Amino acid sequence: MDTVAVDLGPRSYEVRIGRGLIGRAAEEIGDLLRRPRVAIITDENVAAAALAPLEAALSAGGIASAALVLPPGESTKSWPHLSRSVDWLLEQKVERRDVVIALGGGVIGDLAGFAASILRRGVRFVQIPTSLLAMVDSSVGGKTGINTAQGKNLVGAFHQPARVLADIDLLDSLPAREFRAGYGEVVKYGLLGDAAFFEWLERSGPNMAQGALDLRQAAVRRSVEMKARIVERDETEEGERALLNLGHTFCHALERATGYSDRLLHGEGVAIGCLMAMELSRKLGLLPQEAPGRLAAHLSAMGMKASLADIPGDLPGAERLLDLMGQDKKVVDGRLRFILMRDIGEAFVAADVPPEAVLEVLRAG
Ligand SMILES: NC(=O)c1ccc[n+]([C@@H]2O[C@H](COP(=O)([O-])OP(=O)(O)OC[C@H]3O[C@@H](n4cnc5c(N)ncnc54)[C@H](O)[C@@H]3O)[C@@H](O)[C@H]2O)c1
Ligand SMILES: O=C(O)C(=O)C[C@@H](O)[C@H](O)[C@H](O)COP(=O)(O)O
Ligand SMILES: [Zn+2]
Repeated sequence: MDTVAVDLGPRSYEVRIGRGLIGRAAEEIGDLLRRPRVAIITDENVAAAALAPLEAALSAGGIASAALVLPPGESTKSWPHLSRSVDWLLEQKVERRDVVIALGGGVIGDLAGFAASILRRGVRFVQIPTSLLAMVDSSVGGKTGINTAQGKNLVGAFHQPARVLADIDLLDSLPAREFRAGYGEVVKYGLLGDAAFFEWLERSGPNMAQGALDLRQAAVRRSVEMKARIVERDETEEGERALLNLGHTFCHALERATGYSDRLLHGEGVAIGCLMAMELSRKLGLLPQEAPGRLAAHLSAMGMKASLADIPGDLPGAERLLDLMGQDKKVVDGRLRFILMRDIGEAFVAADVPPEAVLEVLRAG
């Protein structure tokens, strides 16, 4: 097992990454519990794959559990399901010293984490990420929240988990499309801050997608290490943490434009958004000419979406997409900020990007 410590003073926690963690759940979280009961929030797909083994492991360790099983998909990250989750936690008489478990992908982690953050003004929660995306990104760092009609993640809170258990075996049941989407966030780390990791991904990505467990665990560990170090330096995104948003200004506008539907998964949008951010950087004369082609070639080798043309159905025009970006949380004084790149592994925050250059990138697709 690998352990990555996230050092945030009183909010510090461990991310434990390995095989068989679900079967040892009682031992892995027992020390956090003040009484032997937990409330689990999950979705239907994850419940089918992982809820029974988790409940059995907890029960074998003398820990009682109750579970709320929500519909799968991005539209669950919404006011109605937040309200339902909080009401259910109250019905279960979850107390301030209890622990809520988020068992699922990023949708469940963001929703259950937000519910925990507002329940009785804040109860602790444990992330048990079950998708690649959740293992490498959403379970770590404490961003929780929901989408609204106006845009992505617009209501939420910073609420750090008390522990994260990333059981690599859970990826066996993850659909291939979801694995590739999660890989979009993995590639992001190489692009934003570690060229050697990107090169390793170019060599290892296809075998990882085929199921190589050691490669999967190594990718999760490196991603979590990178995210943990950034979050430790800038927990609430005053500065450097915005680098983790590489590709997301494009991605979030596209997710909103596709109605948070399965036309475009978040991680797919991140991969497309990273390529667009690279095109934008190249267009502005900041990034070597050949760099975007290198990412495009890797995404193609991984069988991933790489352009707007790969998104099924109609999309709004470039002007409308630019307009949707206006709700991005990186906006300052009404002006967009983008994460741009000087090279693979070297991203930075740019405040003065000409909208015309963004429109050109969007028009080129
Ligand atoms: N908080 C953060 O820092 C952060 C970071 C990145 C992404 N996110 C958010 O995460 C969400 C995307 O997360 P996601 O890609 O995990 O999506 P998701 O939670 O919808 O999970 C993907 C799909 O896979 C299924 N699934 C998950 N694990 C499974 C398993 N082990 N076996 C079988 N099926 C399984 C789910 O039911 C779902 O249908 C987005 O809302 C995004 O905004 C948040
Ligand atoms: O942890 C972060 O910080 C991130 O930006 C990680 C992103 O991958 C993630 O999608 C996050 O939810 C985006 O946050 P937002 O503040 O742009 O909504
Ligand atoms: Zn993301």
